[in-house]
Amino acid sequence: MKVAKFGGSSVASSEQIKKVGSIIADDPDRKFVVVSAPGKRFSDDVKITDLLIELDELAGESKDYQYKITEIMKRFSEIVEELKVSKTVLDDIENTIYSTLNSEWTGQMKTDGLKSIGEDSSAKIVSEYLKTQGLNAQYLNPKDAGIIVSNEPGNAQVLQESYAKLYNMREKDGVCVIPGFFGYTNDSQLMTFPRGGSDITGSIVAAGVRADLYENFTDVDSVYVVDPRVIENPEEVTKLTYKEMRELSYSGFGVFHDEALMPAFQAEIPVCIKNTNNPANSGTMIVSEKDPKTRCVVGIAADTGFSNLYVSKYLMNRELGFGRRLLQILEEEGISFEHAPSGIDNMSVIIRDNQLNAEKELNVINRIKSELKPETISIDYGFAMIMVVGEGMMNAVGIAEKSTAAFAEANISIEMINQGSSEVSVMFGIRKDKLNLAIKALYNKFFQ
Ligand SMILES: Nc1ncnc2c1ncn2[C@@H]1O[C@H](COP(=O)(O)OP(=O)(O)O)[C@@H](O)[C@H]1O
Ligand SMILES: N[C@@H](CC(=O)OP(=O)(O)O)C(=O)O
Repeated sequence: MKVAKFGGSSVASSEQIKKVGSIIADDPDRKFVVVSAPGKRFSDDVKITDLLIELDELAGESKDYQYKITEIMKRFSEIVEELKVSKTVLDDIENTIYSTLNSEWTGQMKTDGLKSIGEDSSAKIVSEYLKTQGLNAQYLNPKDAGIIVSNEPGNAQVLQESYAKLYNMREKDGVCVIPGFFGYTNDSQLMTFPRGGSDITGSIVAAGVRADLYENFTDVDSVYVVDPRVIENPEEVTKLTYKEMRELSYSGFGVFHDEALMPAFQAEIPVCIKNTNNPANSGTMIVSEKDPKTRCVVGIAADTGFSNLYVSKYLMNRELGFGRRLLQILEEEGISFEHAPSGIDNMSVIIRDNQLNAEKELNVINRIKSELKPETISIDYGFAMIMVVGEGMMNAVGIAEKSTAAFAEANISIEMINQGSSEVSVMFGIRKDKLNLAIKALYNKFFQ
């Protein structure tokens, strides 16, 4: 039994959904199908999820939103008409939009309700389409499937009790099409996962039904060693471990959500990344154990949008609790951090820009000044982080040396290195304008 998840690019148009239909019909083991909302059909296109977020914003500001509903319904109408499925699906989608807008839900609950409509509608359309192709298919709502989540709007996490409920879904007849991206709390409140979270649903379903394989269908032939938008035709990765993939996903590989690894990992379900446009290609397998035949370094991931909070104070090393108090100030201001490399008399805290705003920044600086009395304090923007990832790399000689040589040869100054105790990655902090140059330099060093 397999779980097949189809991302936004795989359900973006009727043409793509027909490919999804063939892939499902080709293998009777594909019993559970998880779908995203229609994504981009071309680079400047807008994802349905983003249109729904815009609708929520307009409604929240009491602005005219009718044109946004028209835009959303136009996308769905095109798909439904071209697939020749019953138009009752369209009425259902429109009614769901209006009933959510007019519901008693407020704030983030309403936002989540609207955001979920993309995936929900997609699942209804795909299940209807599969029926027209002679398959015994049914739409399965996440509540009926048993996906129970924490009460964290836009950031939900699955609750353990979901898995036993999902196991019972094995008994269902035919192909079950489940919308990705959302679940329900124990008191029936709809909550979405973080953005890109349909991958998480797929993994939860795979773990719950004890699938033999979780197939994640997207628009590339495999996971590549670097982002293919930065390096043309990079090397494909045929196999990597859950740990490696989590590290790469968290650090910038947009192809698979980092939070989607844990459910599959815990239930020991192998994951395969495959291409809807080229399903015959074997794709990338994600497994528990490192294959000794694979390279030590499996990938280079990178991301921008980081700031460096730098604090220095002479004899910081002798001031008991300095680091803890600094991090506690951040915690109390609701700011999470990524890395915290330190020296004898200084400490840097790397923070994602989306964690900061002018007010929080001012509070943090004032509090650190008054509570920790540093000599220097600054927040420096415009950082990028690059991760060189590979399980077992800490036992291999020369990885850091090879990386730093690549930076030196490309004349890029390294602002920060963090190896930590992780056995899977080494992180380099550089100025963001040098990012693509740095990725190319590392790619050439490790993979050319
Ligand atoms: N290292 C990588 N390997 C493969 N794809 C990557 C990598 N880094 C970023 N990507 C991007 O991830 C995209 C697929 O993810 P996403 O857009 O979320 O797909 P989906 O619509 O299937 O959910 C690819 O088109 C590719 O541009
Ligand atoms: N549609 C949601 C969830 C998702 O997983 O989408 P995609 O498969 O297009 O990454 C989003 O855009 O966040």
